[in-house]
Amino acid sequence: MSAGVELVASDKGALEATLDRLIADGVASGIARQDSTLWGPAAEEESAKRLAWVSLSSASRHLVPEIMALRDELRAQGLDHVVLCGMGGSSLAPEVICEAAGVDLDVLDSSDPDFVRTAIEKDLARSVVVVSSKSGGTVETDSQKRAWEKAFTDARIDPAERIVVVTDPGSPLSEAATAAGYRVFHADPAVGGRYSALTAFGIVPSGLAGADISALLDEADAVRAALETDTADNPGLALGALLGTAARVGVDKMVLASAGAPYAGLGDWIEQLVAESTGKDSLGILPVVVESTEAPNWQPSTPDSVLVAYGPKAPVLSPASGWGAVVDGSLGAQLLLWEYATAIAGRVIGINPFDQPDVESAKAAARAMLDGGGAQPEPAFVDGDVTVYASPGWLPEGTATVVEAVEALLAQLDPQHGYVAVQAYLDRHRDADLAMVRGRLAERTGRPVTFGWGPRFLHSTGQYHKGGPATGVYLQVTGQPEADLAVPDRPFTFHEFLTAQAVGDGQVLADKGQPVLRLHLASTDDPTGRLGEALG
Ligand SMILES: O=P(O)(O)OC[C@H]1O[C@H](O)[C@H](O)[C@@H](O)[C@@H]1O
Repeated sequence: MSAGVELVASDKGALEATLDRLIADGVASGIARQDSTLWGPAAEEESAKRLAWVSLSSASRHLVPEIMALRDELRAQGLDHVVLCGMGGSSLAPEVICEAAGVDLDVLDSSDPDFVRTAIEKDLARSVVVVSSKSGGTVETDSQKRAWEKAFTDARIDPAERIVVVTDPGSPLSEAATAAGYRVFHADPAVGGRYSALTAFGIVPSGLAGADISALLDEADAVRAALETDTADNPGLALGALLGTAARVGVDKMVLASAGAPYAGLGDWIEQLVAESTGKDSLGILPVVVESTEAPNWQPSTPDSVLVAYGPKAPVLSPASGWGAVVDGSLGAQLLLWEYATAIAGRVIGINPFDQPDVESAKAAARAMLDGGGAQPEPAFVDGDVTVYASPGWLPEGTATVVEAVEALLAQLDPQHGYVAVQAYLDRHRDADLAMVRGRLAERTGRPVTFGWGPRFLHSTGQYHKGGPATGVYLQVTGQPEADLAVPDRPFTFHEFLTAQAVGDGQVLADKGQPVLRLHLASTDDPTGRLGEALG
């Protein structure tokens, strides 16, 4: 076996009772047999078409020679700069697979015009672009594809020589790509997006970028037998039991840190898997990805947190709540282990881990905004070059500065269960420093603080924020780009789309009664410095 889990639980009796029940019910072996009844009758229809991930370590093998041959062909033509256009489950796994392999993959998972333009202008002559979308209907991915097609055509390069598509058979993207003469890889439709790491979605971009995808499948294969066994030493069963049991007693935040893992970005992949799988029906586990096991929220932690470290340098676990885990193993093993653990935690919590019922609401609100049907928000006030918007009902009258508005938002935090979500709709490379406000706000509030880049997080923690427990307060940051960019043959620009996404998501959260504050910067020059006083 090449993955291990060490656990601490303040209520050992409850954890053991959960484990005993899962073993008696044959849950691990049932998942391996793709038994769709394990999550109750309401989840059965969805589960029946979402469980093929259990055997991908063998089922995806046939793709490897074709991917390797394409990589060699592209390299022979000098095409060695691999870009991936895709959101959520279509980009988070290849991002961490390439990080672990030490190979470059340029992940374009944004509708920020500066971010998109920079990716296109970086090295057009050597770029090969993988466009990945399971549904084939995600607007970000479609917009990025259009921008690349235009850039190639303008440079007199045939897009069919440069664009590779990964999608489900029969999707609108599959049809359009086939008609355009693009190379198309089909993924297994019986695997949901966030469980698709070992399908074509994970291994096509990673393999083209130079990762050893055959070794990755071997790593997952090596842990498979252990994960399929109904015993207490099954690491997936143990981790799922711990997370599910803790959530049931109100310890429902999972603070995640790398402990010397050569794939620190695994936290972002786990974040999507756990948040989107469990955050629904006002229940769920909130993943809080932190910078290290020394960062605020880990030290000090809060009583409603399970501390989880992944990687070989196991810290001594002494969480305030007494719940924690250290997960070690190769990357391929961790991917499969976490999929089992999440599906098992879902059963313990009592939700369907394979749907995402609240993601669509933000998309619909953004569409309405772009169509001119959504109400345009009125600013609460302007402070210097920051325009401030607030959802109704919580901002005290007379608030006139950004500092006061942030203070008022944080005053809304529930001291026992609350969390802060910072959501930055900016260029995550150029503005990377802004992420440091997470730690500062965690220190200041003593509560869990998440940081997400929009629209990336909408396809990850977005489901939890709208479908999970209503305990969050939301701080959105938007800005005026250096230059806007048209989305070819669409009636909106990238900046209009990005703004509609922020406003639409904020509106859905506000409609649920959650406090939302949006700080809109007149320029994106040094957002960290300019918001420093308010957020520090
Ligand atoms: O792969 P796509 O169909 O483009 O979907 C990308 C993402 O879209 C939505 O946000 C889903 O909730 C995610 O689970 C999915 O990963």
